[in-house]
Parts: sequence; structure tokens; C-alpha cells
Amino acid sequence: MIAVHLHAVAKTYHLDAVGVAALQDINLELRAGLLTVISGASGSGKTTLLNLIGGLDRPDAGRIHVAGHDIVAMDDDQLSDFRARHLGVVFQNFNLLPVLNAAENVEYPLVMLGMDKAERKARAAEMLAAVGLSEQARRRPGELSGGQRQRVAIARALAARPQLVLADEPTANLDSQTGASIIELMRQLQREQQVSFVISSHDPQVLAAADDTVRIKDGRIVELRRADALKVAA
Ligand SMILES: Nc1ncnc2c1ncn2[C@@H]1O[C@H](COP(=O)(O)OP(=O)(O)OP(=O)(O)O)[C@@H](O)[C@H]1O
Repeated sequence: MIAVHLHAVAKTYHLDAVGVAALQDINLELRAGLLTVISGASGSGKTTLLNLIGGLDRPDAGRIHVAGHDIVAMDDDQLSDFRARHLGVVFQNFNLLPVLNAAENVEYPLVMLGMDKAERKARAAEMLAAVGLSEQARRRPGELSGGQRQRVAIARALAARPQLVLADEPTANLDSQTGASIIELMRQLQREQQVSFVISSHDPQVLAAADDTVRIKDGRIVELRRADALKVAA
């Protein structure tokens, strides 16, 4: 099963009169139910690639299918509905809403989906328990450590039971020990919930946890490594 398929994808940003080719001729299939890490130096195009897969940005050329859906063909409303139902997103800087407590942050995407209140509350409690934060449910982000904030963000990303979770440098703002516990948590949830994770990172701890790895350089794929079936099943 293929979670993400990119065919001949290109993206150029225009700054004044100068064009920056952020991605060129990207052809890639990411396997479903695995943890794939996209690595590469700063400026290589990792964030651009995740933003295209997540429908936050649109390619100049090429086709992108996510969970079998052609996301380039969708209009903005269809795309935001698709994102809400099928994708979870984890950011480098956590992106929690500061006025909401941990449980409310996790519930927020479920409100957007129109889920009823009792089900929402139960799901948020279940997700906070899964990331080990039941005790902190009523705390606001400002009262949590960086690692705890990222756990809340992971609970939020998984709350709507998406098929795919995208995480852009999720350990970049954490010390290495906290980063290690976050990647271990993502690994565990990815396996338990059989969800596909695509993570951009140059953190060696994150790379070590990957099934498949894609390395990009100057906007092009320079290496694709796929774990063998034995490791994937382990
Ligand atoms: N909104 C934008 N406007 C103009 N240029 C951009 C924009 N976003 C990215 N770029 C350029 O596109 C290229 C790829 O950037 P991208 O952010 O995807 O790389 P990255 O690998 O994620 O880098 P980092 O690890 O530093 O986040 C870079 O040259 C960058 O300067």
C-alpha cells in the first residue's frame, strides 16, 4: 500500500525577480503504515516537500496523491476538508493554542469535524492518556515543558484518527533526551495505530527510528532507502 505518491513534482518560489527552485522532478512513493524520514541539509527542500504533501502549498507541476486522493485536483474547500479528515500535523514549535488547556487543544480539530461533545471529550482523554499526559489535561501550554507540549501536539495530530501524520522537524526545539522520548512515542503510536508517519529531520535519533529514509539535496532526491520486511515487522 502506498500512502503518498508524487509524480514529476516541482516547486519554485519567487523572491522579487529571482526564482528559487525549492524542489525539482520529485518522483516518490511512500509506503503506508511505516515511518519515513525525509532528511537533508538546511534549505534542501524538506519543509517544502512536507507542505506539498500536506496540501499547505501547491506544486507548480506534477501530481500528488495522498491516501489515494489526487490533492492537486482539489479546490481549497475540498483540500481543507481532506486535511481535517485524513491528515495530522506536528510542528517544530508545537503550534498549540495558548488560551486552551491540553485537553481542549486535542479536542480542537474534532470540533472542526463536527464531532459531538461527549465523543470529543472521550477521544481527547484517550489521546492524552496515550501520550502519558492524563494528569496535565487541564494545564495550558504555558504551564507545560517543551516535551509535554510536543506530546499534546502529537495527541492532537492523532485525535481524528488520520491515515497520515506529517511532522516537520519535531525534535528541533527539544534537548536530545526529550527528543529521544518524543521519537520513541511517535514510533510506538505509529505502530499501535497503524498510521503512516512522514517526518522531516536531520536529527540522527530520528533517522535511526525510520523504516524508510529519503535524502534530498538542492531540491532533488539523492537517496532512497527502504527497510526490509524483517525490520518493518519487528
Ligand atoms: N516562502 C518562501 N519564499 C521564498 N523562498 C522559499 C520559501 N520557502 C522556502 N524557500 C526556499 O526554498 C528552498 C527550500 O526551503 P525549505 O524550507 O523547503 O528547506 P528545508 O530543507 O526545510 O530547510 P530547513 O531545514 O532550514 O527548514 C530554500 O532555498 C528556501 O530559501
